[in-house]
Amino acid sequence: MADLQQGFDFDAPYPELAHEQDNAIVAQHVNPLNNHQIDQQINPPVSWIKGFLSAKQQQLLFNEVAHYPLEKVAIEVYGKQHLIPRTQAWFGDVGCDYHYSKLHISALPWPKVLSRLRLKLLSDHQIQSNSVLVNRYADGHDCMGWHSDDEPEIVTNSAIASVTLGACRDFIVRHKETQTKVKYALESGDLLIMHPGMQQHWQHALPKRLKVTEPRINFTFRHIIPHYYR
Ligand SMILES: O=C(O)CCC(=O)C(=O)O
Ligand SMILES: [Fe+2]
Repeated sequence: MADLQQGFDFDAPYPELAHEQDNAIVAQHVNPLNNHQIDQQINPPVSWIKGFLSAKQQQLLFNEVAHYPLEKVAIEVYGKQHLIPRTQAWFGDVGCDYHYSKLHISALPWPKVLSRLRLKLLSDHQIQSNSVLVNRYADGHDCMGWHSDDEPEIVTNSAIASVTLGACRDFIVRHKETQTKVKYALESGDLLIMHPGMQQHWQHALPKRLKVTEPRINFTFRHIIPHYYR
């Protein structure tokens, strides 16, 4: 397991190349240091680190996910109950429970590989987190609608780090006022850091992609205020 401590080639260039497609700007590479300092109306405050996890690290995580108690929960939308189009699990420190559409989900203790990934985010990218939402999209029919992760229990000005495993899917972000859209084709092993300002000014979604037949798993590491709803 010393594997997660290994160095990665963060010196590889991340040129900013963007072109129009499907009404969304396609972000090909994002400079992890500078992008979020540029005009935040045009450039979402994110860093995209491709190949954050090695093939071996992805495999370790993938094997562990097979044992997670992933569930399809029901949420209320306009007074009606709907099953979410994916399965999910929530892990975190004691008191770091999850509140979502009238649901209270207690944090499960950190599994071994997931806790190592949390440490790697801290050591490599100074991402502080005490909880993580795991979403599994069985295939391209599973999805997540437009939202911002702006719950009041999230620590002000904290970053949210998103790690992807499995199938490549488009992750789309949209500016709340200008409606500018940017598309990131996230691949297995990629890390996308959503910096402060992102949830305030932008929404994000994972649209259906009916041609995708393989599962995708996503981990969003969050820093929340413990015992917020006590
Ligand atoms: O699966 C993804 O990439 C997005 C997940 C997400 O937005 C969330 O968990 O809040
Ligand atoms: Fe989100």
